[in-house]
Formats: sequence, structure tokens, C-alpha cells
Amino acid sequence: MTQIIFYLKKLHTFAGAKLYITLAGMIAISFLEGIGIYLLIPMLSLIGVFQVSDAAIPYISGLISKLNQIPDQYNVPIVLAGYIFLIVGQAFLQRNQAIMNIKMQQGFIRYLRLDTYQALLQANWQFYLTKRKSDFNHILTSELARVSQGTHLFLRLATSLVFTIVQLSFAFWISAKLTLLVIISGALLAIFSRRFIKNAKTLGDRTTDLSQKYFAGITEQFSGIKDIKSNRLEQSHMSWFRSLCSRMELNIIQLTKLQSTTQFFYSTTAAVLIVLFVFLSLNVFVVRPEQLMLIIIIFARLWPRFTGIQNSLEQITTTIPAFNSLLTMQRECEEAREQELPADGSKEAAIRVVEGIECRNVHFRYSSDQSAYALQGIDLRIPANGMTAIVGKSGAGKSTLIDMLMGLILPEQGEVLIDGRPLTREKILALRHSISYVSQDPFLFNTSIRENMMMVEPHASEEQLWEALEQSASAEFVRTLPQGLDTIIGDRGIRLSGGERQRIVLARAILRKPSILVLDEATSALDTENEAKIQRTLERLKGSMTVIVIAHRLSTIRNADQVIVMERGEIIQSGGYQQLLKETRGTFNKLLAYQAGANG
Ligand SMILES: Nc1ncnc2c1ncn2[C@@H]1O[C@H](COP(=O)(O)OP(=O)(O)OP(=O)(O)O)[C@@H](O)[C@H]1O
Repeated sequence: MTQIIFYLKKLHTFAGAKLYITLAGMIAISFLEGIGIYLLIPMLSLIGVFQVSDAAIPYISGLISKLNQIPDQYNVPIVLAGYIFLIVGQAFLQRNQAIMNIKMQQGFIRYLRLDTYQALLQANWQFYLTKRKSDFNHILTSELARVSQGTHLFLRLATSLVFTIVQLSFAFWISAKLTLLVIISGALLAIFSRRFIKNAKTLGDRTTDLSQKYFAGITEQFSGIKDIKSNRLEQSHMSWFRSLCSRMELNIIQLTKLQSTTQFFYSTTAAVLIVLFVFLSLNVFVVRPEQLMLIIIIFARLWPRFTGIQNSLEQITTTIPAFNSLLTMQRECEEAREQELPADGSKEAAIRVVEGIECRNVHFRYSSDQSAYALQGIDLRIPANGMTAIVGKSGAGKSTLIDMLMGLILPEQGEVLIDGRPLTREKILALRHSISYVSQDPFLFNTSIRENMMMVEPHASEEQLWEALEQSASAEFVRTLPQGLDTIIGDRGIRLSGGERQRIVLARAILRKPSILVLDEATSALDTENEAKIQRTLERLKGSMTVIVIAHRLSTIRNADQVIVMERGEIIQSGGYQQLLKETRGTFNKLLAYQAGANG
């Protein structure tokens, strides 16, 4: 419940006065409907269905005697016109209110989407290390829709409650005793149906769990579809999917069964109560027929509202787990927040590294319950405008060290310094503005090469774009593409090879003219010829920027000014390329020998 209140407060902040206008509209609609029912009596009396006695229904006899003063040929049309006026007024209000409601609901879902997406973008890297990507898809699609639906249901519940209260007041006014009977029956029914609400909560929890599994499963399976196909794993994946789909189907059926059982329960009791009503009214309370008719009309309109309230309660309960997951995710994002995205899109000024980057006794673990450190006792100096290569076996800690230098993760112990000053949280974002990073698995948007490049440098000229493409050894193949720079790449366009992608991403990185260029296995998919071209580019670039390269292929780093050799999270050797070559017993030489063996 607290979660719903939290989101209702958000809705209040978002909608402001509109929320009250909608509620006022609901009350007005209920009133008009009540008066409409009330007017049925003079109508029926004038037609001659029954005679209304003085005391039977308040104000009615006065109204009827006034109508009787009007000549006969006019009073029926007047009452009928009044009735039509009321109904049309009510329908008009209802129409406007429905439009206002949907605008508010859609506006609120947009607000929640932006709020959640922004919270996710503002969270730090460590937050992402502990989460599955599919969880974000799940939150931003399925759970967000359920939260919006829950909020809408809550408003619907409020409408039903307002309507019920107004209608009950009318009924009370007409006959207090009979209305009391309706209220007591409704309350008893509500107590009986508590069990239904509890069951709805269990089913709601299961819905969240199953849809999370569904999202995670399909995301992971399609990312690994090549492995599935090449290893003939289709059968086992199909049976996993089949079992999950069956569980989802069963869950929805159970939910519908629960809702229909409640409906059935309410309809049956309604029938029994109406019979009981008629019996008690005629034999015990001795109610007049016109009173009884009004009460039955009100009851017939109210009872579905009771069912509606119960139904809304059940449905809201099923959406509570979605409220929970969204709130938890937002709280976690809040705790992991590393920046505030300014609404005007402004960025802090980039830091340019002048002297170099330093690590002093840096220790890091991915989780505090792990005993093994991914980095331990790292003492390192990376001089500005030089090329530093990091090498080592798989799992040695190379990528972790790079993440540390980029301020994506923070040391558990020790510190990172930029030009002799500690890299504080405040400086991290400014530092990242001056970094271009090319990962092992380069990422390109599904759009043209030009747009992909201009994303980092929106004002780049044609000449600058081609210069970056030349430097990354990609100009030649881009020229051969059907639309050159404007060729769409990715799912909807031309498929690039791994090496071509790497080169375009490298061009994009160079175009930004960063102060630090970080390449994490960024040339692994290149052939020797293109790799040599990139080596020459790096050689040229290193005078104007600090280049940090992780490379398994040691030929790539022949021109490095400094080579760092890592093993089990520690630096075990460092120095110039030629110097390390001379240390014949060193790990670097062993790595070289392995590679020479593998290549030879
Ligand atoms: N997200 C993570 N959560 C927990 N442990 C991790 C995570 N990422 C890496 N590690 C662990 O940290 C250690 C260093 O990993 P890292 O990725 O830095 O090695 P690497 O030298 O870059 O390896 P590779 O050359 O295979 O990319 C490894 O033992 C790895 O299992």
C-alpha cells in the first residue's frame, strides 16, 4: 500500500489541479445520475404507473403537485425534457472526464518512463555490474505498464467510491432502513472476500516473477542464438520456453478464475438480497411501492459498483509487486547515482591530462564477500601523451584496471590521481568527457555511419569525418559502400564484419579528439594489414593524446612506450617494450613465446 501511496503522491505532483478537477467531475456525474433516478418517480407518477403519497419520498410530492398545476399537455414533456437534459449533461461530463483521465494517465506513464530512464542513466557502473540487462527491459516495459494500470485502477476505485457514497446518500434519504440493509450486506460481503484479495496478491507476485523470467530468458537466448544454433541446443531451450509459457498461461487463467468467482459470488448474493429486500419491504418495513422501486433501481446500480470496487481492489493488489519492483529499482538507482543529467543538456568542462594518471596501492573487489581481489596493490604511472599497453592472461585484471582508470569503479583501498590530484567523484565525469573508449565488443547504433560518428561530435565537418576514417583504416571500405558515409548499418542496413565495426568505432573515438584514448582489445578482429595501419595511427596520435591499449596480440603494442604485465590482479612486470624483451625470464617473454608458438 505504501508503494501505491508513493506513486499517488507522484501522480499528485505530476497532475496537480487536474486531479482535483477530475474528482470534482466524478462527484458531479454521480449527483446527476442520482437526480436522474429520482426524477423517474414523477415521470412514472405522471404517466399513471402509481400514485405518490405525501410522505413517501421527500420533495417528490411537492414537485408533483407543482407539475399538476401545469396543464396536462405540458407537464409530461417538461419532465421528459428535464430527464433528457440531466442524462445528456451527465454523458457530456462523462465524455470530458474520460478524455481528461486518459490524458492524465498517459502523461503520467510518460513521466514515469522518463523518470525511470533518467534514474538508470544517472546510476554508476557498479550498479550495472550487479544487474541483468533484461531486468531493465522488464521494468521499462511490462512493470511500468502495470504501475500505470495500477494507478489508473486506483483512480477508478476512487470514482466508484465517490459514486457509491453519493448514491448511498440518495438511497439513505429515501429509505434509511433499507439502505442500512444494503450497507450491512455490502460490508459482510467485503469481509468474506478478503480471501480473494489475498489470493490476488499471490497471483500478482507470481506474474512479476514469471514475466521477469520471460524477459531475462528471451533476451539472453537471442543474444546467444548463434551458440544455440551451432551447438544444437534448440530442443532444451524450446522445452524451457514451453514450460515457462504454460506457467504464464496457468497464472492468467487462475487470475481470471479468481475474478469470475468473485463476480459469481456477488451476482448470486445480489439476487438473494433483492428477493430478501422485496420480502422485507412489503412484509416487515411496509415500504410504499414507489419507494421500493427507487431503492431497487439504486440497489441495481449500486451493487455492480460494489462488485467493481472488489474487482478494482483485486486488480490493484495484483499490480502491487510491479509497484514494488519499480520503486526498488528507483531507490537502488538513487543510491547509485553518480550524476544529475542537466535538463539543458549542458556538460561539465573536460579535464585534459597534462602530466599523467597514477594509481597508488589500488585494491578492488567486485563484491565485499569475495576474498579474491580483481586488483591488488596496483602502483602505476601512465605518462600523458604516451602509449601504455596492458598485457596479461585472460582474467588477469586488465579490463578492471581500465575501468578504474576511467573512474567507472572506485578503489576499495588506495587512490587514483590525475596530474597529481586525487580523482574525486566530482572530477570523474569531467574526466570521462576527455576519454574515448573502444571496447572489445564495439557498439554502433542502427543508423548511418555519419550519424554514428556525429553522435560524439555533432559539428564535425565532412573533412574531419574522412580524416578520422582514414586514421582508423576504414576510409577505403566506407567508400565502397552503396551510400558511403550515409549507408545504414546494423539490423536494418548493411552488416559489417567484426573488424569493420571495430574500425568505425575507432574512427568515432578519434574524431572526438580525446585527451585519453582507451582501446580494450579494439584491434583483435583486424587483419595484419589493417592492424599495421592502426599501429601507425596510434604512433601518430600518441603525441597529442594519452593512449592506453589492452592487447592479447602483442604485435599491436610494439610501439608502446610502456608495457604493464598483469597476473591475478597484480602488476608483475613493467617497462619499455624493448626493455621487457631483454628480461628473458620475465612473464612478458613467456607470453611472446606462447604467441610465437601459436602463430608458428
Ligand atoms: N562483473 C564482475 N563481477 C565479478 N567478478 C568479475 C567481474 N568482471 C570481472 N570479474 C573478475 O575479475 C577478474 C579480472 O577480470 P578482468 O575482466 O579484469 O580480466 P581481463 O584481464 O580483462 O580478462 P580478459 O582478457 O579475459 O578480458 C577475473 O577473475 C574476473 O572473474
